[in-house]
Amino acid sequence: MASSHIILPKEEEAEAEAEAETRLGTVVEADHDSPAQLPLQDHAPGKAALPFSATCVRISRDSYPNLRALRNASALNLHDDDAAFVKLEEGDYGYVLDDVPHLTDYIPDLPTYPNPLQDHPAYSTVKQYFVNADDTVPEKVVVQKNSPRGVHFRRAGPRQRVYFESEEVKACIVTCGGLCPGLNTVIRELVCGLSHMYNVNNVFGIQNGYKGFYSSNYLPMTPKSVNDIHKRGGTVLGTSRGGHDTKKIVDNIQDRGINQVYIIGGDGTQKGAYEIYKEIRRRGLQVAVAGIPKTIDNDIAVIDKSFGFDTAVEEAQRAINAAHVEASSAENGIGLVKLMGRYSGFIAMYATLASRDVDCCLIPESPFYLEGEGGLFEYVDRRLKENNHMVIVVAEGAGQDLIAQSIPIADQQDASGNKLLLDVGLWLTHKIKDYCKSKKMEMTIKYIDPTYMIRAIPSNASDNVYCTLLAHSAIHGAMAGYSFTVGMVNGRHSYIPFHRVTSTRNKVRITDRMWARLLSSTNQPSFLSKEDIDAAREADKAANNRKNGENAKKQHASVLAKGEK
Ligand SMILES: Nc1ncnc2c1ncn2[C@@H]1O[C@H](COP(=O)(O)OP(=O)(O)OP(=O)(O)O)[C@@H](O)[C@H]1O
Ligand SMILES: O=P(O)(O)OC[C@H]1O[C@](O)(CO)[C@@H](O)[C@@H]1O
Ligand SMILES: [Mg+2]
Repeated sequence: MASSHIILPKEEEAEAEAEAETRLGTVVEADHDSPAQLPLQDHAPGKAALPFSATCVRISRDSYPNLRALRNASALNLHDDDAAFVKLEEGDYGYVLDDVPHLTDYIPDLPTYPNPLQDHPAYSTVKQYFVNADDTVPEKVVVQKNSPRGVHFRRAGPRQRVYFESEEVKACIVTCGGLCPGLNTVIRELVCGLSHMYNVNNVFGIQNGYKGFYSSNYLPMTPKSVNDIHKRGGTVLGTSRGGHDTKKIVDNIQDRGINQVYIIGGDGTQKGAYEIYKEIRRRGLQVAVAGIPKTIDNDIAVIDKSFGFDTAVEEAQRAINAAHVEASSAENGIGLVKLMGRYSGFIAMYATLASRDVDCCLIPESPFYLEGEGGLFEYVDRRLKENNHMVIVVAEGAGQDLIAQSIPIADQQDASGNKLLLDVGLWLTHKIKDYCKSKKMEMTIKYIDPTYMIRAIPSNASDNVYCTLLAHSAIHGAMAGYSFTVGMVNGRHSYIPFHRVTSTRNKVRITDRMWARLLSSTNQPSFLSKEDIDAAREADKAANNRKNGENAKKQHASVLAKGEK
């Protein structure tokens, strides 16, 4: 008879508490100790035993209606191509492992080697340094008494056995897309980590993004050549948009004998990494592909936050401070700051919350309007009367529909196919000036555009540590034969399947408490009617259902692939 309670084994409770503590800090390396009472195991990938002890009260899997739904659903839209690469493992109590691909999925009987870290003087003293092969990280940590254990990802970290001999490794590193603080730190730590931890000394830099795979020389990189690069902004390898030609890229990987590919970039780059992985697999090559997500927009799904984000938010404070000084030193002074954020307003939201000098924050996720009751002009009027000055922060992707109404311009795209945005800061400056003029109101407005300044700087101390850990986690995973995007999930470094980070985008939810905190800190109007709020809630619900549905389809595909149906 199925019980309705899930009882966590003691070690899991302790682990959950430790995880909660870890999350309170900024970035703390996940300790790589396995649960003390479990002997170190060395399962072959794909044969993972379930990380659950017999002390639990057993519950029938069928007692979870959503799991039944997961198994039965088949009509949902998962790209056929993706379904073939999805690896879902179902366990007790509603546990699902959304696993990453491994070399042994398509190359059987590969030899393994002891991890060289075992003999490393620095690491050999660490108690249980290797992660348990069965360790996984939950996607959601807030659960209810009767909720299923939910989706998990493979925990990042060094394995006891690796699938490459150090002297055979030929690794390459590429950076793609826009700049972000910390790129050079990740490059440095990949080169140094490969050399210092795994004695890998054949590392090459691909120049100027994806096209560099087939159009430029590969740069040999050594710990000496990258020693100081983390102190500089940008990327020493160069970067670009466009130019992703899967066939040409994989031809070059194959011809040059590269067997580990480290790809640093945003959502577009991770999509490119996934295409490269699929082609490598089609050709049956023994090559591991490790994606390291990069974007100051913080719009990559699943992960807690992307590297460089904190640095960018910190740098944005300088622009906001300047705007505040200028505004407060004038009569009816307005300081307007534009920050990056194409589709996601995280930088604007966090910079506003951190500053406390901002009176209004406009982001792409929260539509606003200018005229009439509850509009921006009315608020500007009120704020100037109350306080004599005000500061507005606007994310670059905000208000694009409004601008398009007043300046009809044909859509333009960059080389990667991203829509080129119109300058909302400049547009808003003119609109506010015109409004004040029509009201015969004396005012001064200073428009500050620090967009490139906040991403072209070196990473701060905390991002530097985060970059280091991401690079190390990527190396451990590639050496262990996995292909993945690495990222921090609920404070733990994890290996996430490519399809999970490329299928959706992380956005500010205006129905979440964080946006409410922002509204209460600025006192700005929400620009939303009750109908808008209901619509936003419905959209959130639909997005969640879609996500569950996609999981169901993947689960079904995975079961079919294993012939377990
Ligand atoms: N769907 C895709 N398939 C294959 N490659 C892609 C895809 N989308 C983008 N790319 C490639 O990925 C690289 C980077 O993409 P993009 O310019 O969109 O930046 P990004 O990685 O999203 O970073 P960011 O947006 O943070 O600047 C480009 O070389 C582009 O050609
Ligand atoms: O001008 P670039 O280099 O194309 O980059 C601009 C874009 O890059 C990002 O920083 C990251 O996607 C966006 O916020 C911005 O729109
Ligand atoms: Mg992008």
